Amino acid sequence: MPDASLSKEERKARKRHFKSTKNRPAHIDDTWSPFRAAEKKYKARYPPLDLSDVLDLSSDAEAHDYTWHGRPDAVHVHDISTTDTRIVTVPSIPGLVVLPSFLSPQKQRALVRWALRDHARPPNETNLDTHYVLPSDGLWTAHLSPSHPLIDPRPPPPDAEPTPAGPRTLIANTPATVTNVSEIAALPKPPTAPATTASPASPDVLLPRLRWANIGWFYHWGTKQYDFTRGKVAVDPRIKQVCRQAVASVDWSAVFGASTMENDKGWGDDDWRQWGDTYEPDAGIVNFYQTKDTLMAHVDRSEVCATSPLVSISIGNAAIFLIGGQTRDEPPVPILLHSGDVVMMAGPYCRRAYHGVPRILANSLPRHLVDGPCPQDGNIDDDEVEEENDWAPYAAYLRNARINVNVRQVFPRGFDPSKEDNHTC
Ligand SMILES: O=C(O)CCC(=O)C(=O)O
Ligand SMILES: [Fe+2]
Repeated sequence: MPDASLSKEERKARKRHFKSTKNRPAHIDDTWSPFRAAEKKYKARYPPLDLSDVLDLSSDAEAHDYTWHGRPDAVHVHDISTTDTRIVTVPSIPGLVVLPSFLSPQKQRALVRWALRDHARPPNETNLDTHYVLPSDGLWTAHLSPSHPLIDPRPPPPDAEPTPAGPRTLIANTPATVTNVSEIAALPKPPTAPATTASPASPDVLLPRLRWANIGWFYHWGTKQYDFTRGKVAVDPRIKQVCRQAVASVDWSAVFGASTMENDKGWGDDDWRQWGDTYEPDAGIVNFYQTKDTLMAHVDRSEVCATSPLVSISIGNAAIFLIGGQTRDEPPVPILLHSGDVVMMAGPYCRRAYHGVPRILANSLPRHLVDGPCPQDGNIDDDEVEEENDWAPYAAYLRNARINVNVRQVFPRGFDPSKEDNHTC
């Protein structure tokens, strides 16, 4: 019986839902961990999403004109804003800091240009490099080129491992520490074999398949460890600056000073008092999501410095971000992340907290990222001046996409992986 209150899309999703759950054993959901249950809930296209228990920190003034809204009081938060910056912590997850709308519309546009045009190209690695010989000036430039050059598949190198192709696979790895870093560095890190089925493809076909681009130290997906033997590409000063600004804007004693959770003890040298001056991002990833994509629960534990802030910048369509505890058995907090929001995960508890992105919300691109001139905020630096009339292809890409710039500090400041007498982080 068709339900007139549902849209055509929702009716289709309901049909798919009933078909896929028809043979599911009764009470299977009782066996899911609380994190898995939350992932399932937010990922499901049916029933229609209920965001009433999702923390939404967007203020009325910047209320988005899309239909997705959570609630500012869905989760207990603590406001530690300064006169310049809105800053919120979530006391149930010590070390989690959210800076809603930290980036101006101009800065968001600048980061999109940086991610697609300047960064997703050699010498930085992308998920597509395993399978295709991408042009040296990058996929984005090829996409804009009127000649639409075909991109050839990569022939397999002789020592490649037959690892399945696809997006990020999540495997268990050993947490990196100052004592095991040389052992981890010595692990063999063979290249992944290209897919044998790839055929020449146009940039327009490959662009929606761009899933990540590496920042800084190279990451080896097969072992989920950094490959220090490949050296490091310098982190772009624009990215460093945004991350440092975010870290320096927070009074970290307000984050950690009042913390009572047992497992956030063990600060050792209280390094957090200096983060404003010492934060030195040296690795990371740009995640490119299409609205159908998700990122499963995981912990980023390959960094030797397991306490310094991981800075995570959201641009484009909004997403539901889940962050829980040290196991999947802790129920996660759901947070609606809008374009321009910055999340920081800092300290021993939060840096080891499971987190993931079960849903990108369709049709949630803010007005300032749609085609047309960027609304000005009256406070523009020279390097943010709008590049004339170049926005249309970026807007077209973003219609179904979200970009996340995820930056970390692998080594504590002053740590040299080749020396033995390093201080610890
Ligand atoms: O997309 C996000 O918001 C989170 C990405 C993330 O957790 C990661 O890259 O490790
Ligand atoms: Fe992560």
